[in-house]
Parts: sequence; C-alpha cells; structure tokens
Amino acid sequence: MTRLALTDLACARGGLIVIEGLSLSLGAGDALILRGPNGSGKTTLLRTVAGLQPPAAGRIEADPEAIAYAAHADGLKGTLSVGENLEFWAGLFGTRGIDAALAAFDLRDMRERRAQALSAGQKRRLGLARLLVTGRPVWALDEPTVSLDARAVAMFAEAVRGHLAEGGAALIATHIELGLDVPVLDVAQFKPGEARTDAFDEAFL
Ligand SMILES: Nc1ncnc2c1ncn2[C@@H]1O[C@H](COP(=O)(O)OP(=O)(O)OP(=O)(O)O)[C@@H](O)[C@H]1O
Repeated sequence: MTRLALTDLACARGGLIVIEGLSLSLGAGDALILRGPNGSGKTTLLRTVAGLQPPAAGRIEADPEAIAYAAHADGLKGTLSVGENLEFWAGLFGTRGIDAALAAFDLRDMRERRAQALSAGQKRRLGLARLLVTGRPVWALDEPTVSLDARAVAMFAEAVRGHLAEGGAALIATHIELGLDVPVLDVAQFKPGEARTDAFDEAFL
C-alpha cells in the first residue's frame, strides 16, 4: 500500500525554487531520512508534503488526513498539563487513549505537570508523544530530536520502529544518526540545476 508518493515535485520558498525533480514513494512500513546542508530545502519539502504550502510543480499523492507533521515548534498548550495536552490532541484527532504515548516518551510521572513547566527536552518529548495520539499513518518530521538527550533519542527511534511495524510511514529530516535501518536521501541533489544520481530512484520507485 502506497502511503505517500511524490512525482517530479518542485518546492519553493520565498519565491525561489529550492527543490525540483523529486520523485519518491513510501509504502506501509517505509521510512526515509532527509539529509542536506542548511538551506537545502528539507523544511520546505516537509511543509509542502504536509500541505502547508502548495507544490511549485509536480504531484503529491497522499490523503491529507493521513499526515502528521511535527515541526520545530512543539505546539504545546503551556497552561494545560502533559496529560491534558495529549487528551486535547486525542480529542482533536478522534483517537482514544494516551497511556501508550505517555509511556513511549517516559512522561507518566509528569502527567499532571503543566507543559510550560517542562524543560526543552521534556517539551519535545511531549510534542513527539502527540504523534502517537494522532493515529495518522504518515509522519513528516522536521528535526524531531532537537533538545533530546541520548535516552530520549532512543525512545523516539523506538516509537518510529513501532509506527513502521504497524504499517505507518515516515519522512524525517535530521542531522543526527537515529540508529534506524532506513535509507537516506540527500535533498541537495534536487537543487535546481544539479546533476543527480539514480541510486535513490531505483530503490524507491
Ligand atoms: N520564511 C522564509 N522566507 C524566505 N525564504 C526562506 C524562508 N525560510 C527559508 N527560506 C529559504 O529557503 C531555502 C530552503 O530553506 P529550508 O528551511 O527549507 O532548508 P533546510 O534544508 O530545512 O535548512 P536547515 O538544515 O537549516 O533547517 C533557504 O535558501 C532559505 O534561506
């Protein structure tokens, strides 16, 4: 089952094309790590996939309701507790049960604490726990491990493994090694005018 297919996609930011000619397909259980230097267009690509901006060219095939996007901002409600934040999202996405999400990111002891009283890494863990309560099959994640310590990075990697094992898919921009056995795509090769390799296309089309 195809979860996400991009065909000859071009993405623009600030009126300029930053990525062009990108095609890929992710099926159930597939993930892809996006790499590339600062400014190469990883965020722009993820924003486009998430539907926050239209493609400059090409096609995106995915149910918009299937995508859960997590960006640099965690989108927490500071005056609500950890548990209330997750309950809020569960209500929003029409899912039930936050216990698994609390457990996956070791937040059970912080359930009653207000989000605004969490450390940066704890806030990020809560933001990532939200992915689990969305119930959405395609995760589009922009630098999800910022502020996380090694233990929390491992929790995140485990959450991704579980998501893929349940038939989900993930597109993850990260500069760090997550310990996941998934392919890496250098988005710099889709810079307008750059020669690109065919290795990725062979693996993913
Ligand atoms: N709000 C904006 N307005 C105009 N141009 C922008 C804006 N945000 C980013 N850009 C430009 O778009 C291009 C792609 O940026 P993007 O944030 O997608 O790159 P990135 O690969 O995610 O970078 P990083 O690794 O630094 O997060 C860059 O040249 C950047 O300067």
